[in-house]
Amino acid sequence: MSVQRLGYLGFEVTDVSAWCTFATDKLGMMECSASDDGARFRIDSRAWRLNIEKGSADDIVLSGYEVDSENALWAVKKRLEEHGVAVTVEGADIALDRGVLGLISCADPANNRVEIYYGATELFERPFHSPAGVSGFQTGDQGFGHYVLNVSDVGSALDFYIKALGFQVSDIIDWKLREDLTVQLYFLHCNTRHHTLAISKLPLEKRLHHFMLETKHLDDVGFAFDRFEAADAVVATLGRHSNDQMISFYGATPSGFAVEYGWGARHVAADWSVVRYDTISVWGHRFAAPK
Ligand SMILES: Cc1cccc(O)c1O
Ligand SMILES: [Fe+2]
Repeated sequence: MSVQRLGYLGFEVTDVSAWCTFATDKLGMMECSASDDGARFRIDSRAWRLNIEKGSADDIVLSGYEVDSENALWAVKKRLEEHGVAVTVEGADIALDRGVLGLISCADPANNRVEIYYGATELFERPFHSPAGVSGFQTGDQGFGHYVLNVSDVGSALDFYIKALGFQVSDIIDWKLREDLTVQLYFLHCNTRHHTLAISKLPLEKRLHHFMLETKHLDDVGFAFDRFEAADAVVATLGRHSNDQMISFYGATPSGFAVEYGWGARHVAADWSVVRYDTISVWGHRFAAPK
């Protein structure tokens, strides 16, 4: 039994109010709770998808993966323990905070907290409305979106996410960052989303390179690009990725890692075969530091 989809992410941020403005005005997320110590945001019918808490890290501190039933949760727990991963069965207090029926937690080899849960809260009675007019985000069986983790030991991270959590490799890109530096990006899927997680050893201080939101219409990406461009916050121009063929751009977040905003990724199918690429993009995605 493997995890089914990414349910939520958690970031620790120095400037909560900047994130509340950014998440709503720039990303088009719906704020569902906010205080000086943190906030939560929605992008669909789920009670929340992004949690931010005040702190010094300005980085990812939590990923939450979903399974479809209590039996599936215990099966994932068994698989993790068979791979030597210490698992905590979280109590009712944390499950209540997350709004889920059952929750276990562990750490990946880079000490990133990973939660696995079943029974998330759906708020169909409070429909999602984007404050920035986004038509909607691609979630459902494909989960929240994707994120790219920077790790020092790629082999042990791949072992954990593939052998213990049940991800499968979609493809690998040799990304030439500079004349003297090419890095390998490993793209992993746990459902039909081309990748929910990518892993690489990057010349980066932060654990998180970027997280990605996929919209239902291309114009949502265009409108967001205009919002980021108006704020001089475009990190990489519009482009189409080589592997998942998503059309996207990258923008700066208040925490220094990037957000990728995209549309139109292709899905992995049952007969998927792994290939490699020498480039991250077919066209575009010219990276330039925000002014
Ligand atoms: C760097 C990179 C390469 C391919 C697909 C992606 O989503 C991505 O962020
Ligand atoms: Fe991405």
